Amino acid sequence: MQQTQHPGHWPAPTARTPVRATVRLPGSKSMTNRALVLAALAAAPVRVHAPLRSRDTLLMAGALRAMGVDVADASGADWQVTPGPLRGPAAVDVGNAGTVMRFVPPLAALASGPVAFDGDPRARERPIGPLLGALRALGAEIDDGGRGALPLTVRGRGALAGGPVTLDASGSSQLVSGLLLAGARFDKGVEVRHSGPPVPSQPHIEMTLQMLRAAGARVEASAPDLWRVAPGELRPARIEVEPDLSNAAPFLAAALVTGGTVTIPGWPAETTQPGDALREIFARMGGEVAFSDGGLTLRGGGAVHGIEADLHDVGELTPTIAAVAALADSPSRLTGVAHLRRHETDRIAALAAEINGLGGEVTELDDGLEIRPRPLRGGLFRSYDDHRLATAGAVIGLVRPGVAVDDIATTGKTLPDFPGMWASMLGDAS
Ligand SMILES: O=C(O)C1=C[C@@H](OP(=O)(O)O)[C@@H](O)[C@H](O)C1
Ligand SMILES: C=C(OP(=O)(O)O)C(=O)O
Repeated sequence: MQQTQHPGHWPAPTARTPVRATVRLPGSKSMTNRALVLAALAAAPVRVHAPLRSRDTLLMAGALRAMGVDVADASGADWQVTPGPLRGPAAVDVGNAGTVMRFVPPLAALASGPVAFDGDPRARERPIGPLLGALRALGAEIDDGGRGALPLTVRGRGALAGGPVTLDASGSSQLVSGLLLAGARFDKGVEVRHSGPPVPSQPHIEMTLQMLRAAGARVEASAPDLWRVAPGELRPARIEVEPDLSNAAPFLAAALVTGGTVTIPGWPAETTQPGDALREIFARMGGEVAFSDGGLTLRGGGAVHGIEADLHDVGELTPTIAAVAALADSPSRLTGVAHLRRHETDRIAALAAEINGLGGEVTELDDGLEIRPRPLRGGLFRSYDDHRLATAGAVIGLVRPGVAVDDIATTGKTLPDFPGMWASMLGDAS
């Protein structure tokens, strides 16, 4: 394993030979946190099978427990969720989890008593204002000191009128998902209309609709930017969580950039997860992708090509794609992701700064990145407390000796043991 000159930082291991591995991924963050919310609103206990246990999902479980929901460990690392009347007073730490800060306030509006929300400093800068406006229009009382941001208190009164509401969700699809997930429990259900520039991350809205339907909700999405959830009971009984395909990105990228082979078992044949787009994106960048009984396999062909891609629908894949693009044999142009500037960090600025810090030539666009591959050198790759920046640094480090990531522990937001998984993937190759 290559060591670096940055004590205290994680020396990204270099692959001496092509990576050959099977990587079993933990559950999807997005599905786990939707499952927990739907279970908390259900009419009977719910088994959540194969959930992700990471910072974001433990924060969600903690938020629900604080409001009176029992989230208990069950056999096989499942969670058994026993809903109860939602209640305050309660305090919710959202950390830097977009799903917690946008999915839980609508539940708090249904609680009897005040629920206070705060989180990491960055969480106070992430968009939530349109959700607060929508909840007020649906009958909720919220104290946010006029900031339209965290910290805030939702003064629940045990029920919410619900009905039609319009908001601008161009900042985050989670503003829509949050209203829809709780909508079946509003007295009149909810009719959400988006008005503004296009909503990003459509697959995540589709995931919300599909999981609501599976839980027994009556859902309508027959026109663009308009979604309806009828009032009614939720009875999901059991929710299966798929492997996290967005977290497959750095592992598949490892096969691509080292000319190796990585298999991800349990890759669903059909899914709403945006990570499924990696099959096409990495094929365009030079990988050979195939399903087999063992799962999905990506075989690197040696050459890595640049790509022009609008990533509006799959924004959370951008950091890994940018890392691969920086190692390609031709330039790339990644667009449609202005909203990434208000993710865990300003991902557009951070990716440009860190790749350029290693000798790259990356230009920021308003809504993306232009990446001209240059011979990269070792050096410090800062993560900005962003799990996907940290794993992007790890990908570059596989093929450029001497890269160090400053805070690899930040990967715990969505992966409980990234360094261990990375070391196992490398095996004898490091
Ligand atoms: O609903 C979800 O689970 C998510 C939606 C997306 O958010 P944005 O629409 O804010 O990008 C995505 O980036 C995030 O990682 C997870
Ligand atoms: C944007 C992300 O997370 P969050 O759920 O905090 O928005 C992400 O995981 O890439």
